[in-house]
Amino acid sequence: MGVGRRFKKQGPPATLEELGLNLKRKPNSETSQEPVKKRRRSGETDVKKLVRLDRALRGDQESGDIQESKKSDVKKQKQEKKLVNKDAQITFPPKFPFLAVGSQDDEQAEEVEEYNDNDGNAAFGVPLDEASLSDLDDDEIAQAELEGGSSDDSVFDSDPDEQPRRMFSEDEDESDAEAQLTAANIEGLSRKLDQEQAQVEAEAQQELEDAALQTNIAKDEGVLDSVAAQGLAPDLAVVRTRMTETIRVLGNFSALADKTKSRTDYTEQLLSDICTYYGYTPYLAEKLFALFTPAEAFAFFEANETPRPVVLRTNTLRTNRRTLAQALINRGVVLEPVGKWSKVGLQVFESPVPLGATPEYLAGHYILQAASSFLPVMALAPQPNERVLDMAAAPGGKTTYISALMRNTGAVFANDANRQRAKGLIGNVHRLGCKNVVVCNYDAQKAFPKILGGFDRILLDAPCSGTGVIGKDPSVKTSKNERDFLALPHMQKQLLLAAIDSVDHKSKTGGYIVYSTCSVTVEENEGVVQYVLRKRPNVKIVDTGLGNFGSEGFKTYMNKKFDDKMPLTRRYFPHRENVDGFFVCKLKKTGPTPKNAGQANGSGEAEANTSMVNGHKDKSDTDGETAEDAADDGFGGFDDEEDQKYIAQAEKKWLKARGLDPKAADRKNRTETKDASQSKSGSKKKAGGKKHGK
Ligand SMILES: C[S@@+](CC[C@H](N)C(=O)[O-])C[C@H]1O[C@@H](n2cnc3c(N)ncnc32)[C@H](O)[C@@H]1O
Repeated sequence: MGVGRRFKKQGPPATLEELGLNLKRKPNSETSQEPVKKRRRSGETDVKKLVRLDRALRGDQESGDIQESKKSDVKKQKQEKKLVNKDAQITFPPKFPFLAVGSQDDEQAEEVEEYNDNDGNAAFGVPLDEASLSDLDDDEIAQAELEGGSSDDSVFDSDPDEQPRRMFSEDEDESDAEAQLTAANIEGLSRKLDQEQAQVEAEAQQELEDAALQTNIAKDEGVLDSVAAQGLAPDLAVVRTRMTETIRVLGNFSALADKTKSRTDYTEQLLSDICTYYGYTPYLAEKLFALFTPAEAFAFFEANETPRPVVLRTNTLRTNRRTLAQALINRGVVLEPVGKWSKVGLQVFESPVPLGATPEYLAGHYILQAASSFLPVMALAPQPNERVLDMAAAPGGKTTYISALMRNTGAVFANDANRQRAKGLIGNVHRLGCKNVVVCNYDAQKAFPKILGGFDRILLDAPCSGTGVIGKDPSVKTSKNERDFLALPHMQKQLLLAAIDSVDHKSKTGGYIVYSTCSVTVEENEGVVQYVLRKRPNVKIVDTGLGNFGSEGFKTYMNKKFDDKMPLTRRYFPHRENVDGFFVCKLKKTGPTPKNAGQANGSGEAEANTSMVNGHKDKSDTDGETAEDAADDGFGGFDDEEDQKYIAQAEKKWLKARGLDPKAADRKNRTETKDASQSKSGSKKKAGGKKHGK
């Protein structure tokens, strides 16, 4: 029976104090000489008294005459009982009948059931002990005796002779056995003890091995042995030292490696230690590790342990950076410009006031925003009087920046599929004084360009795995699995195709799409861009205009070569730029989407509707990813099944060179071949490539 129902029905149960009992344990020095068995037997007797007392308190009393005669007997024994009570611990039988005994009607019986937990213990949360009873008022004890007599055995077995050993702990049993040690049984007892000892040790070892399995440190037998010997959990200092040592060896393998170990052995040990030390799942640790050299991977994981600096963006619709900085300095805030790359960012080192509640904040003079979130908007470079779409906009950090750069002119359509988040977006739009923003609440995959199209620029700050913001949200370490890294890129591709199809390639001032994520994985970044380049030959990668800040996008990955212009995309990392991990790609739409571009997801209808709703949209701009596309969404260029063998070989070589398990490629290829054949069997259309994500 749940607590909720109980409380609703009759309120919380009365405490024992409310029933007149003091639950505090009293010093028991005077009874310390009592024999153990006797004390326990007394304890049982006194539980019954407590039960009787409860009855008494409930008014279930015998006649006055009988009470009087029993009272006098009880009073004679009272002093002796008090001594016993103080030291004994009560053992409750199943379904402690504290209330049941005294309850005569059904409802009270039900109450008792509710107050007992599933194990039959009284669910008051306060352990009753013998000392409670010692605090009973004399009359209450007498009353309890009167009420219960000795006839309550059916409810609470108090016969100490029938079940004496149940009252003793195993330790006590042992002491008894030892006390009876004789020459005749010494050998048998000693053998028994040896067996028990061996069992305890075996269990301890098993526990250690289970723990080691969970933390993946079983590989280093030396450490495991020493941990086992000491009976300790893995020592993180040891794990850290071993990580740095492994990285040192991997950095100069031929000179430093133990000749009996391969690079794969070292890499596996390092990955295992990363999981143990930083708390990543093996799957994600390996995925992120593969982006860097071992030494840089270590720096990346290390940087993810701390959040990035607090940064605020000046809202130039309301103030300028110098004025804002001065106002905040006057409040004791220690800050400085975020870097030469931004004219509006201020990095905060210290603040005696909550930055989300200053008068300047409330007046919309700034917004707290991660520095890397400025970058996609800077790349988008919206111009005054343009028509701009922020496709996944909530809570509006980027929308409000776009609006400010446009000086509150033109129109910014700020869309988000999540209604609640869209409300937060509205709040920011109002606070920051953005008057050129229209907030919408659509699933962008379905709505654009079907409902609206013909934009001068579109920002797609896509929903992503968040592997760039682990410092802010460490739950990513364990919450993202293989499924996410299939589903998210699929959605990102759909959204980016929709974005491309919603831009007006004839725009006089624009025709740009910026794609960004706060993830660092290739599947969600270069992989997505490569896919849309193949599906939409009418777009090309252009320079983001972000200068040298950040790093180039990957030219190749896992033996796949990306578009020649992929290095024009920008990557940002916590350990390199001390900003959240981010990816920014700028695309220019050069013409209408060709008629033979893939069409799905009701795109024919979308095309028809769009031409009615606005005159901007390219007639042919429709698409969606088919099931075949999904199987075909690799990084491009592998059309023939006969290439599989060569691809697998190349992949193995690549993995081996990085010290990763080449067998992983076998497993993956088997799965992909199966997926691809399933998808091909469901479609007549020839695949343009093969999925080849990591
Ligand atoms: C990375 S967040 C956007 C952050 C935002 N650009 C900013 O700077 O404040 C991604 C957003 O995409 C939204 N989203 C997810 N799926 C969507 C979809 N199919 N259509 C539109 N928005 C979507 C989520 O609700 C989430 O708010």
